[in-house]
Amino acid sequence: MTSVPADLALLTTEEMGRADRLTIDGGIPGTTLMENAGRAVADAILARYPAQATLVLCGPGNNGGDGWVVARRLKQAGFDVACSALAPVAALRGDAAVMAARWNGPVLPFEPAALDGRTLIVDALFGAGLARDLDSAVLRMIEAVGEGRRVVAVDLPSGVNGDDGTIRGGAFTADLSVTFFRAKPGHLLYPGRARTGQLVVADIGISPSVLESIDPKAARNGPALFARHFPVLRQDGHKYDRGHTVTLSGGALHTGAARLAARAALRIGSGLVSTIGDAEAARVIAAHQTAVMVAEVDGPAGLALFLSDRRRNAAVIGPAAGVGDTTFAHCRMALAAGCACVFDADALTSAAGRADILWRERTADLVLTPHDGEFARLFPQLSGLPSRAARAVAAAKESGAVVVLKGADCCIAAPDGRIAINDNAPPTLATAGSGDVLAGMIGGLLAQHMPAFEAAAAAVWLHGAAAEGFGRGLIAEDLVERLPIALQIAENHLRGRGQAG
Ligand SMILES: NC(=O)C1=CN([C@@H]2O[C@H](COP(=O)(O)OP(=O)(O)OC[C@H]3O[C@@H](n4cnc5c(N)ncnc54)[C@H](O)[C@@H]3O)[C@@H](O)[C@H]2O)[C@@H](O)CC1
Ligand SMILES: Nc1ncnc2c1ncn2[C@@H]1O[C@H](COP(=O)(O)OP(=O)(O)O)[C@@H](O)[C@H]1O
Ligand SMILES: [K+]
Repeated sequence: MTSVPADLALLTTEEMGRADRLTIDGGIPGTTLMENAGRAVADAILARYPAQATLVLCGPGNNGGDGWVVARRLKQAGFDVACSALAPVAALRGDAAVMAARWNGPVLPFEPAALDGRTLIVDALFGAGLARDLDSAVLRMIEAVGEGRRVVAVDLPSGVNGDDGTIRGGAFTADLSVTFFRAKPGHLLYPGRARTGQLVVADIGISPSVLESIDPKAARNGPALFARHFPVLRQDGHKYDRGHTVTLSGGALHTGAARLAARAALRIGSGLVSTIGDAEAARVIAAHQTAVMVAEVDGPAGLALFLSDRRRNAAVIGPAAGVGDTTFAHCRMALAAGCACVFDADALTSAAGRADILWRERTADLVLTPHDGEFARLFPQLSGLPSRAARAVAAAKESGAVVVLKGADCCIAAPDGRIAINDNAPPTLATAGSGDVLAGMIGGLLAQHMPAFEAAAAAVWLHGAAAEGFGRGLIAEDLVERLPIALQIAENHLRGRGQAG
């Protein structure tokens, strides 16, 4: 068993190097892997684009080695192909030298003039071995390629750091990237994701069994990541089996966020849901809610009393709660009550500068759902880390909580180092209240006893699935009403893979 499902694993460049070495040590020659890699790229091109004048840019390492194979295969398929090598061909070593020697077409100087008349560019300059910023010769080539030509990247667009999606000085913008065995975090994390284009993951003969010893910690988020832990509906079950989620409202003029979270918790399957607030807020909430229960709860002491009923086993605190000592005290009371907690929005801002108190007082599962601004306030000392993924993992380790760093490439990190990177969320999710819905969904899954990392991953994926296909005009309320569709999509997804139930 690996820490993350083998199918969804994402490999760092170092882990991918280990996968290659284990395979070669197991008896498959490096040249076979390289042939398979180059053929996979050529096949992906042949499946998509008509024959056209093509330039393959070959780098000094094995990424370049793949490039020579792509050139040969495309030429065999009838393309007019030339190569352009960054390093002298005579200086190539190992498998790359073998493949360069098998190329019997033109090799042009590495200059923008090589692009003349060529409409398809294969970028085989650097992949997993990118070790420093691109130099000026490569940057000039990227600029000369411009936007009028189609770029296909071998493994990664050169310049994208495979480990974290950062850009080293500059990078190609590919229409298509063909990577091997498993994708890398840099394919899914921005800005690398925007440079990757369509991503194809090709089988080149590396056995998934190598993952056992590599034990990757990163995964692409998807139903297979959380299916095993998703709440099962028992035929003879009743609502009390499915937990009771409590969402805490702001004042009378700020009840909407907690109401959205509550309805999302109910839709995701929490057996009971209550929205609570002070006397004035409770009356506003009562005018809106039907299936969601309402209770008047005054201040931190009232919250402590309300949560002392252990059947109320999950709390969502923060959406439109107001920033300050009262919200911070509400967080502490919820932790003290021992229920699973989601701290979102104002709860996170209220904890800035004193969050260590919460980390010390955490007794049960805790999920934090900051966007970048809230994250910077809560974890200022981590802002220097190079990527959102690295920041999320460091914050989870520091807090002992599961951290959902929201955004287009939402990162879900666990204190044990696991991280899921989400890629199904459309930009229509950037709308007021969509974060409140997400917090409620996580709360509703925690109430149903789902472990925190899987609950957060499931909620993020279902949130994306609920928005997908709706198009413009999506508002947070729509997300809640589309949750049954999203749940159905997840179920179909698993059934298609033979993993239902
Ligand atoms: N046997 C294997 O290990 C396999 C590797 N494969 C390919 O091999 C690639 C990795 O190969 P390598 O580890 O040789 O690494 P790369 O070919 O990605 O790059 C390493 C080379 O580029 C140079 N370099 C790095 N950054 C540079 C920069 N900014 N400017 C100028 N030069 C720079 C290094 O000095 C080294 O010569 C993968 O991305 C994949 O395309 C595939 O062929 C599958 C099998
Ligand atoms: N460009 C985007 N693409 C996909 N998802 C996004 C994008 N921008 C934001 N999101 C998602 O939308 C939600 C917004 O949450 P948040 O910032 O808390 O908004 P609010 O406070 O208005 O509810 C998060 O789940 C986030 O991951
Ligand atoms: K490349």
